[in-house]
Amino acid sequence: MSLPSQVRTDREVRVRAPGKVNLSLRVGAREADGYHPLATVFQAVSLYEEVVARPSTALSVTVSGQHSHLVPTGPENLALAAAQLLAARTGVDAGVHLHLHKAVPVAGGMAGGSADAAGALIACDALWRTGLAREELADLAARLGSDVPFSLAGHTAIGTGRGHLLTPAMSRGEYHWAFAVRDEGLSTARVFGVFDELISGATRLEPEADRALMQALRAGDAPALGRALHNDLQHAALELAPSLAESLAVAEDAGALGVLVSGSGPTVAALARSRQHALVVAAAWTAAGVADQVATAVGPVPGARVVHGARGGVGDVADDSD
Ligand SMILES: C[C@](O)(CO)[C@H](O)COP(=O)(O)OP(=O)(O)OC[C@H]1O[C@@H](n2ccc(N)nc2=O)[C@H](O)[C@@H]1O
Ligand SMILES: Nc1ncnc2c1ncn2[C@@H]1O[C@H](COP(=O)(O)OP(=O)(O)OP(=O)(O)O)[C@@H](O)[C@H]1O
Repeated sequence: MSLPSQVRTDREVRVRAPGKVNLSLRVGAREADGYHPLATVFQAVSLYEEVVARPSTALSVTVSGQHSHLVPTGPENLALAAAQLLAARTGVDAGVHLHLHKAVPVAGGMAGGSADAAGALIACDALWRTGLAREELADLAARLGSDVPFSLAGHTAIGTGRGHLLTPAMSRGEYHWAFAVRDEGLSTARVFGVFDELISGATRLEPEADRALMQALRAGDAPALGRALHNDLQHAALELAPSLAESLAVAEDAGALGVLVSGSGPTVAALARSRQHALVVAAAWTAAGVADQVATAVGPVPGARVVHGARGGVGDVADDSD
């Protein structure tokens, strides 16, 4: 494969991309395209996927970290799909080897695959010096998956459409989370399918429903945020994985300000009073034997960005303090 002379591929680029929790996830009835209209509030949290891009003559991916054996390494891998889409969009005739180090649970409802895709877009854009604007990258991101634009954007945002149309939202302060992770993931498509059966077509989105939640975020009021957390997919996730009810109950008993299934599940997210309290909730899950793994994190944090290898490139160079 020959490289155009303007494409320099002599570097390694390292990108970090966050997982997410849907503070609120409201779901309308399935539309003709097979997708559900959403009104959601995303918060990016400090569980990070690392994406390392190195020059190569072909497109390939390797994976390490939590549950990495469950991640496909063929063309269906979302990070590879992202590299391929960027190359096609920009006419770059170059390869890349991507290495993904996973910390976001696989098929856990926290957008790990989407974070890999967003990370790969940023990494390849920097490696290949394709110099796409953020808006162009966001357009590519939306083609890869509904959650990918938010993985690029990070922080706090309202998502509409399939979840891919984003409006940044104001949020004050730092929120502390504990996560109960299951070894066995849930298929997002399946959870939406069970949602359809449960509502049998009778639902509509209520745009005003998250007023208290937005107010809590603006005020930096964690207890009020805890009371306002909401997930329309929770019943469907519980149908498929009834034992999640125990994880929810254990976190409530441990004094969580709010607790819900994250996105399409099965990860359970508990909002804690402090970093210390998040560790207490996580320890309660471990002691009760209702999680295969536990994690703690803070949010909001920035979206996918370069941490090494492309100063002056497209992605911001991350400040390691966040
Ligand atoms: C549950 C959420 O994580 C909430 O943020 C997202 O809606 C899912 O986002 P995602 O995993 O990026 O989803 P996609 O890869 O776009 O779609 C996977 C499958 O989920 C279902 N899906 C997804 C998004 C949406 N608004 N409606 C849907 O019905 C569709 O069956 C689709 O085939
Ligand atoms: N790079 C990737 N990392 C993880 N999963 C991937 C990747 N590429 C493709 N997949 C496939 O996507 C499926 C969903 O993975 P992912 O970890 O993104 O789930 P999720 O967090 O539930 O997604 P979301 O929250 O966006 O609905 C996996 O079961 C896997 O088969």
